[in-house]
Amino acid sequence: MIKVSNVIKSYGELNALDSLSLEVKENSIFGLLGVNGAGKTTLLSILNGLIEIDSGSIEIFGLDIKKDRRAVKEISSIIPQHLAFYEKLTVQENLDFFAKVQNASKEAFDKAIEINSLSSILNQTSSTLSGGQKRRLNIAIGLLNSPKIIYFDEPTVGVDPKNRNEILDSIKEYKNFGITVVYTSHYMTEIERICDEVAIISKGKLVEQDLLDNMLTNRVSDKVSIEISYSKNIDISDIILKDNTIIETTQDKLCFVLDKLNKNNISIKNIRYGSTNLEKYFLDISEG
Ligand SMILES: Nc1ncnc2c1ncn2[C@@H]1O[C@H](COP(=O)(O)OP(=O)(O)OP(=O)(O)O)[C@@H](O)[C@H]1O
Repeated sequence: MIKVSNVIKSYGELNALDSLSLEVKENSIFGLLGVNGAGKTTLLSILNGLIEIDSGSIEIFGLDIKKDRRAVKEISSIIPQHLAFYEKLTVQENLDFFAKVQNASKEAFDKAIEINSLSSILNQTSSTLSGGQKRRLNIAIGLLNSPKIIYFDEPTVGVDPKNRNEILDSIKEYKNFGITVVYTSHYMTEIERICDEVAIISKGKLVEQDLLDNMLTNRVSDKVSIEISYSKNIDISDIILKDNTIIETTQDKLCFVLDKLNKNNISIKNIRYGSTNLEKYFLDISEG
């Protein structure tokens, strides 16, 4: 388990992490959500032992981040936002180089190639790879040290939907290899697709941590959205209508709205209670 307790990290006057506490379960896929500047990259860098904390404590699989920084680095890997390999080398040459630096085992080497479907492009010069293939090479390099935990810092930026899906599918597989994943992305649909649990952070503080299923289904919200068939010439002027087909209201006004629709012979296609996806949930939380 990763246990972050009351961590403070300041840059001058700014608390990038402000008494942050959260927990990541072993062998899970954990999503970290937050707007720009919330502190996600700072947290990932700290968890990887790349930067030090000012106060608080962090335990990673029984290791203390302050006392056992070297051991923490050995079991962790971070896949950065930027591409971190040599464009002029082939895929094979890049993998050989980084495998040597990290003293990778043959098993880890073969697994990195297999999981990221690189075997057919091993002899290709890295600069000529597609955006998705470059991302997969970036991820493969991160797997060479056989990490127990992998941190992904927005790994699909600039990747087309097909390749993005392939990358997400491969990340889901990591659980079968006993790897714990911490994943940050601006694309909430990605987090919704692969994560078991999600933490929302804002201004360096934890806003909420819960199982994704709970966030999507057990949300106590009085909001109701009603999808209707579009029709012209109806008097619904005091009902808020979005995109001509969605009425957003609250539960206390539901009877009034349904009555109005009935009187106007407007058919209802769907009614949704509470939050229906992570993006909406996130916005609800952010609005307070
Ligand atoms: N080395 C640094 N020196 C000064 N301020 C920093 C430094 N690194 C981060 N910050 C500040 O700390 C805050 C948190 O930054 P961080 O990069 O962790 O956020 P983030 O959630 O990863 O944002 P993004 O989604 O834009 O990458 C920001 O206000 C940022 O400007």
